[in-house]
Amino acid sequence: MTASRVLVLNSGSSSVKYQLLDMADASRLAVGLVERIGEETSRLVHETPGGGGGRERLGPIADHEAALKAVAAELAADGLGLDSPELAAVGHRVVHGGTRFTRPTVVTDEVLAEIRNLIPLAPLHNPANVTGIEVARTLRADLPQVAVFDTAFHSTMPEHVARYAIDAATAREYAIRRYGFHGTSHAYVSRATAALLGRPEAEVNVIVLHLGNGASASAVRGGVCVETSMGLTPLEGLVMGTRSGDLDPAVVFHLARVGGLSVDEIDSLLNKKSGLLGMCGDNDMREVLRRAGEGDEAATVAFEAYVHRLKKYIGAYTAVLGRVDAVVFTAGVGENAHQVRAAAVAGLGGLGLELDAEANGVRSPRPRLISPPDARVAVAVVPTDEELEIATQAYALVTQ
Ligand SMILES: Nc1ncnc2c1ncn2[C@@H]1O[C@H](COP(=O)(O)OP(=O)(O)O)[C@@H](O)[C@H]1O
Ligand SMILES: CC(=O)OP(=O)(O)O
Ligand SMILES: [Mg+2]
Repeated sequence: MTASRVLVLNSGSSSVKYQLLDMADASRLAVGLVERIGEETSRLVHETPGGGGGRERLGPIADHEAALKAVAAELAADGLGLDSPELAAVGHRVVHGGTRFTRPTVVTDEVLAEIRNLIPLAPLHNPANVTGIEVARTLRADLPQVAVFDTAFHSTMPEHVARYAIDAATAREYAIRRYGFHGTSHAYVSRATAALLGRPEAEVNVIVLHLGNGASASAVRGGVCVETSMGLTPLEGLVMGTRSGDLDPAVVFHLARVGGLSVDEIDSLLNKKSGLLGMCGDNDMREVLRRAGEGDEAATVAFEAYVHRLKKYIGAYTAVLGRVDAVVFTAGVGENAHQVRAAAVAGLGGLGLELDAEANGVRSPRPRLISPPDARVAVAVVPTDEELEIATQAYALVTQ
């Protein structure tokens, strides 16, 4: 029997998403989520799409280690545990790979130490990724653990795009440059968009808008990333659920000098208490839309700020690419919020962007066009699948 299964762990700051896939036919054997880790109201949802029904467990899960052990126990209860001889690898989403990791990488002690060294550049994400690797290694020492990096797809950005216009020696000393994130999603979605258009990836220029809790835009020319909105850390760029995105760096000096805030307080303010949450008190776009629909002013301004930032990036990346074949929406907000899509594209007829309002209103889990057939630039919704992409890359590495 050849081992053809890959377990994918996507550990976020307060959640773990996981999937067990059989790469022989890309089928899903188990899919689950642990959310609100560290709170009293933690919740684990575990499903086996092939049958057997789902399970939900409520109650406090203290930290990522406990969450991952709970996930392993759920899998074991279905006979799908880490001890299975059919398992070929565990694929881990690792958010920050620095300049070193631009390919999927089998985790050794030395690789793990390097991922740990990158924690200051992704303090909300890399610690959870490290814990995921450690727990999986403890449970099954002989199994290849493969790290797949969010930053990897963006490593092709030209030097002048990746650099900040700051003192070159300082930038070099502190590894300050634009790395970009959500790369597995941008890679998967840009490729799937070319397939949706029925054209070779190498011929297609795409702007991908990954709008989840974290949100980022990328410009992809012929399958190669040439620009993305996140930078040194996942804070730059679009307005997000709890992150500010772009701002004048002098805001930080002002808060420190005039407001007396510490660096950690400002970090927390911009990463965890800004974005939609900071502007209107809700970080979930569903809630923002509901309130804006009722005329709530703070929610309306937050929505408009979110959309305005999107328009700026669509315009900027149209200029970067020169010719755009498709603008594509993905992730929780991009796939579900037709109001965000409509507002982001509204008024961009001059750039060749138009929506088919009826198509935009349709709810579907499938990739689809939401622009009229004769539009100069296609507008599309393409559901992302970071887990499948991570599994594909990890499996290719261990079977090559
Ligand atoms: N039906 C919906 N309408 C609007 N927004 C939605 C809808 N469903 C999910 N979302 C948004 O998607 C976000 C989560 O997206 P997701 O891609 O799962 O994020 P992450 O992977 O960063 O946790 C939620 O915060 C929510 O705002
Ligand atoms: C890098 C990043 O922002 O990830 P997420 O959207 O999962 O928080
Ligand atoms: Mg995500």
